Amino acid sequence: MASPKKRLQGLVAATITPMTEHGEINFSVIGQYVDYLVEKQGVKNIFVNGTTGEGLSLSVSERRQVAEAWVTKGRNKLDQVVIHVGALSLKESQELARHAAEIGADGIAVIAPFFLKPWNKDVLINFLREVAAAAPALPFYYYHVPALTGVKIRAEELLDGIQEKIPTFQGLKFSDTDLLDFGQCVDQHRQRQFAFLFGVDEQLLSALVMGATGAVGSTYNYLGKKTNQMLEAFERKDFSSALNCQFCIQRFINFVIKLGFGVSQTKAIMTLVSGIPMGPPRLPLQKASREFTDNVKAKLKSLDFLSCTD
Ligand SMILES: CC(=O)N[C@H](C=O)[C@@H](O)[C@H](O)[C@H](O)CO
Ligand SMILES: CC(=O)C(=O)O
Repeated sequence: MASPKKRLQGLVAATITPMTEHGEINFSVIGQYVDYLVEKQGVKNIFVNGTTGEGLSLSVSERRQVAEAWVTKGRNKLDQVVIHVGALSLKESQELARHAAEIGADGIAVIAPFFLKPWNKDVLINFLREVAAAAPALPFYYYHVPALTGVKIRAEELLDGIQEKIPTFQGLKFSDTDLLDFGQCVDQHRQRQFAFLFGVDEQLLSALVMGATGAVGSTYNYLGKKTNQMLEAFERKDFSSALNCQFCIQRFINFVIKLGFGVSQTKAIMTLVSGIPMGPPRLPLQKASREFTDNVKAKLKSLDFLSCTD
């Protein structure tokens, strides 16, 4: 059984993997990065080696080293460190799951294999179960991201009876805009202590209404503080302030989406906002353009984003 650790809640930053200009992992800034999240953004949970961390573009050895660096640097500072261990090879995924347990991570997450795909719920569960079983003491999260994996099995369907198959199942990271599916996941499992983590940052407020218990996202690296204000307003039922916060966040995200937004751009924005060099992404991604960075710089200034207080 998974340890009855306190439920993962609140904001979870999907960490970027910092790289040098030569494309190697820049471990030297991870300590600073932890401090920045905790002190400047009020974010105390992280999700490592996911989409934003270019987890699937790293070698297994790199993934192990990155996981270890975050766990080590986060010790006594972060609440929870969840490691994404999904891979196309079940063996690799199991190796990473075992490794996450060895280094003392707080949980593991897995996406659906996306090249040779599971064609129905039972097959996907079989794969997830084998990974989860490699780390029987760690909470297990399913990372639902159909737009990227191409695996469209609805989360609601997947969750039906999942705890009988995967006893360590502890929650869902839901990166999709289908709020019917998300709402039904919450509705059908309310009595269980699952974490329902929403992954579309620009729509988080709607998911909170639908019962989200937390959120995992790329923008919490630099909009954590603002998003925490929204969570607090929601908590005290001040919905008009919460909406103001969400709109403020949407204005920024909408702006960058129109310029072309992805992991490369996240790296550039985080470098700008935090002052910590995130470096370029790894191929097949390409570095964000100078024009993008200049535009974002101007926008941040005009939104007065970092000091936006409503
Ligand atoms: C596909 C993807 O990377 N989604 C991220 C996490 O789930 C989000 O944090 C988005 O980056 C964010 O919602 C902006 O669209
Ligand atoms: C956003 C997110 O959760 C990820 O980067 O995996």
